Amino acid sequence: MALHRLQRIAVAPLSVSGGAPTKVQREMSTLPRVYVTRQIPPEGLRLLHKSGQVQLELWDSDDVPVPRKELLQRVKGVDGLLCVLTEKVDAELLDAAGPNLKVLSTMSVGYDHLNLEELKKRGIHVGYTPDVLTDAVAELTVALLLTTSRRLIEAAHEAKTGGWGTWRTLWLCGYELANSTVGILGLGRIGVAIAERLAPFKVRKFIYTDVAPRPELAKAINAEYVSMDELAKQSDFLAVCCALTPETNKICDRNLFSKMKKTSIFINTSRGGVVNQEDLYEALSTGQIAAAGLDVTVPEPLPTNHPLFTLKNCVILPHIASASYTTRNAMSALAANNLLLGLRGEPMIKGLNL
Ligand SMILES: O=CC(=O)O
Repeated sequence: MALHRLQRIAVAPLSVSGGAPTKVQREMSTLPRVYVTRQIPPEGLRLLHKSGQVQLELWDSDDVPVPRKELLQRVKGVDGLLCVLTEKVDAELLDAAGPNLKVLSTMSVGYDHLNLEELKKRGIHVGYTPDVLTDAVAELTVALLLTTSRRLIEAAHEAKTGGWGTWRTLWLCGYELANSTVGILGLGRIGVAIAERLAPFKVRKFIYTDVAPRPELAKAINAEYVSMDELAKQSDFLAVCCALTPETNKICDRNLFSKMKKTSIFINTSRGGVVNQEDLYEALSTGQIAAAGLDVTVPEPLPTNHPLFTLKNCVILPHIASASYTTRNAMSALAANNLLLGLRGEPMIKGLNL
């Protein structure tokens, strides 16, 4: 178990002699209290420090998330909370924090870990970190798509372990993007950024589905709006880019996979919850679809004995889509700025309209 990971920052040392508090201590004690649930990248921490605006408490680890029990203790009476996607922000946590809590800032674009209804009920302002991660996520999605469709993990393994015999005509063949149809499930900024990167690979056609057509976004990539059925039927590559909501929960299921081509590739860099993993396993193991690349699963981490790990045609990454130094620092800075603005009662740079 980790050492004691709570670090207090910017709190004036308490007088050990029991004397009257110093001026600094009096000032510090009137500053809003903020709890940060993770050792976030340095940009964000620097901004919080530098602001002189908050009393900061930090779960000083990136390797081990703050245990729930500890979190429930630490949030008591805080004015602001900065969290990451591993923290479930629900009624229990908000009750534990109490009525002082005015601002919640999550260092993530996804917010399915937040109970928005409970946050709204309590009048808590919520910030998140879209846009700054779009490029990194799109890049990783393209990397995962190519890794999966051209069987790079299998190929590298064969090369390293002696499977590489003579050059063979059909050995390790995969599927190419040229002349393909790429389908996007949930067209937003990230879907557009993925399509922009894939277009130079000579994709023939982009199609997408969403709750309604999104003509402005679609125009940028010349994408055609189709039904979910058509998306499944036509896509050679299907990239899932939608948010996880009650409506999209397990939306990629047996029904969808059964309509896809046997040669098609399924890629998910959104949230594991949008996929019915048992159905995906069946589709992959019976050859209903050719392969899948997943950056997200349920649960995370996916246990190493999970059946999906036994499949050669399934590439699984540990939720790293936004993991570039630049992007993670930008996310931490945006999360810090959202928090500081919210605490000052000013509009956040990226706030959710609850
Ligand atoms: O998955 C990552 C995020 O939501 O930022």
